[in-house]
Amino acid sequence: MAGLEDELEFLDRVHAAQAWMLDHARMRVTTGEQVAGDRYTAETLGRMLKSYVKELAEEPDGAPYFGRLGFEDTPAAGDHRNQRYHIGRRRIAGEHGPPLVIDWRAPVSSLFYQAGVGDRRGVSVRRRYGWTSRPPIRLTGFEDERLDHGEELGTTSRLLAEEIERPRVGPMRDIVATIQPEQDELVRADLDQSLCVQGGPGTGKTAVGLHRAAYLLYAHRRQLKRTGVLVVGPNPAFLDYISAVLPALGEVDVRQCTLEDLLASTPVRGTDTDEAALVKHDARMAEVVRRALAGLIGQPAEGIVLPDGSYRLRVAVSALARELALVRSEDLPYGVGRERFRTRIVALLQRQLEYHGESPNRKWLDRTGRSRPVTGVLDRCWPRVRPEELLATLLGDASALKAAADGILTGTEQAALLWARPPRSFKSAKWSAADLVLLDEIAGAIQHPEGFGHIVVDEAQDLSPMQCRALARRSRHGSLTVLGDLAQGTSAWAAAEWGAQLTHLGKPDAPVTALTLGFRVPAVVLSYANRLLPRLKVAVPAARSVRADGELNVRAVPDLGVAVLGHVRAALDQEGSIAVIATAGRIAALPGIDDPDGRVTLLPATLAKGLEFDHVVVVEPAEIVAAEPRGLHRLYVVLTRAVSRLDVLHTGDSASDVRIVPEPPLS
Ligand SMILES: Nc1ncnc2c1ncn2[C@@H]1O[C@H](COP(=O)(O)OP(=O)(O)OP(=O)(O)O)[C@@H](O)[C@H]1O
Repeated sequence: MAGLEDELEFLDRVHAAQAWMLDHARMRVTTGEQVAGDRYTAETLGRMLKSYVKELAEEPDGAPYFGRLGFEDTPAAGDHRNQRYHIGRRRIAGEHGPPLVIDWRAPVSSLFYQAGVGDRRGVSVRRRYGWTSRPPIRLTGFEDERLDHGEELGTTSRLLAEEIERPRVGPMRDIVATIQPEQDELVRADLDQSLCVQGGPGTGKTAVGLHRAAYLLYAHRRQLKRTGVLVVGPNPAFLDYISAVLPALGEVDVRQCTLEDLLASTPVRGTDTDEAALVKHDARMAEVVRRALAGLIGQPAEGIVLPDGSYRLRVAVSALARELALVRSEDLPYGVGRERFRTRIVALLQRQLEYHGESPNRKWLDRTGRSRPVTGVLDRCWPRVRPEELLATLLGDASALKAAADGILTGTEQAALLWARPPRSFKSAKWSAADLVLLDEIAGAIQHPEGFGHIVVDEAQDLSPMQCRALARRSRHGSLTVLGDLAQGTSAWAAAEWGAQLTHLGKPDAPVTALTLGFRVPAVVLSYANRLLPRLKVAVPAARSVRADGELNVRAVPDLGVAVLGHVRAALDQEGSIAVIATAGRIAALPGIDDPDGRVTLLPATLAKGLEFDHVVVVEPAEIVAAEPRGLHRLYVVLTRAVSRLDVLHTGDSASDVRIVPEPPLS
């Protein structure tokens, strides 16, 4: 291949630069240990440098760069005139001169993803490199697009196809080498820009969200180091699957968790009836909570008399009532309001002292604020309250609930909320998952929680209005990347459209962008699953696959257990991961599978969201549909997990309505 020699020579220089960077970083660890001042600085610096060294030492396992941009010798190229840049996951700098490899997130790198024949912006050639997929990593070749000659490969790039079609082994990988232009635009949107991505299965929503987090950390490192970045995913298996992407991009300071983990103020020990859960997740509960808190505030019954040295300071009951009304009208969080009321009472007392010619200092103000007469008024008129205490009162006392909920919830809804057997104290209450969301709402209405600079929320179509509000509270001063697919909504409160969901998330103006190019599921499988779309009753554009490979087998079989074993055995002859997906009951009843290499996952349909496997065996689709109210949506999720091959096994008897999965398409 012409030019390969030059490339190999360049690669040698890159390896030398990597070795130098590693030596240099190790040296800094040693000197750091000797010179760092106090112990804290030494430890922090040491930890930072050591993890940097570790990162660098691990680097040779990955391809050091994946692309190259060549600029032409014309003014259109601006500052990059006649330059060439290699682009990689990390910047690689030698001892002297400009860096050999620039970071994929650097501003000029965006042209690698964005430049096209119609808008070249000075780029003459885009080069993509191919590497062996397993260590030792070797350069296998490259592919040029001469944009200046009108060549543009788009999704027909051979290297892109190889990357997309490679078997999935282990956790999800980054896609920096092959980010598509429409994905790149989302990844590089400004930090203050909240956005919503509606994308069919496998269109890269999760990938976009993770790369956006990495990009924002690069572009706004200082700000986000202070405020933090959070990734919220639907379940631990999903988080496990995506957990390696950000560290591989050098970003280890991102919290990745489920919403339950984020809200877990106390363990979940209780359950709800479906009716109670529906009411608890309803947006109207926010108003019930607000009213319940407001109901705690009462009028002062008497004024304050505070002995202070030779004076007796007084606040009349009417003055207290006036101050209380003023603070109430400010509509502050409950806890903040209580403190504001305290400050105003102290200010009245202070004015009296000043009237006597005294000038009270900070200490006096603090002491007075904590004095018994002042805290007495506060505790009677604006009592301190714990979220657990308030919620236990609402769920345990019909009249308290009625006072807060009448006119907001119907009698039946109130009845659904009430505990059958209230605990003796709020301390022994068994909180359900939905209660945790309510406790968070109450806590947030008392005091705003600390937020994040940016939150990426995946599978956002499944969030209830109250769950959305929990995230909205944490991004009041930050931005959101909302990812989801209305067609994959399986929760009882799944969103039917994005407008209302974004309003609950506190970002009603976030633009909604659709991704429709599927990178996971082969065309034959995706068009099969898409037959379900009209029955899912959501207005979403169908995704179209970029993959022409793949296989689909829909089989009526007499014995599911035997058939599953046969199909898994055949799948084990091929490379890649395998999942058998069925209802939890069916999974438990399947015969044991001999799988010495641990390649087979037996997965209840309810846990399949967001995951992907090379070969998927779906067992008895009709059961999956019948198992839950939004079973058809669940089936849509399940049918779209396969990267290469999908087998659908059904018994075809009257109990398993095969019309749910129509005849296989002619392939
Ligand atoms: N530009 C790309 N180049 C290569 N692979 C890509 C690209 N975009 C996405 N992929 C791959 O396609 C697969 C699906 O991506 P991802 O999981 O992000 O999709 P999703 O839209 O979140 O899917 P779902 O809604 O079904 O969970 C992943 O393996 C991902 O790495």
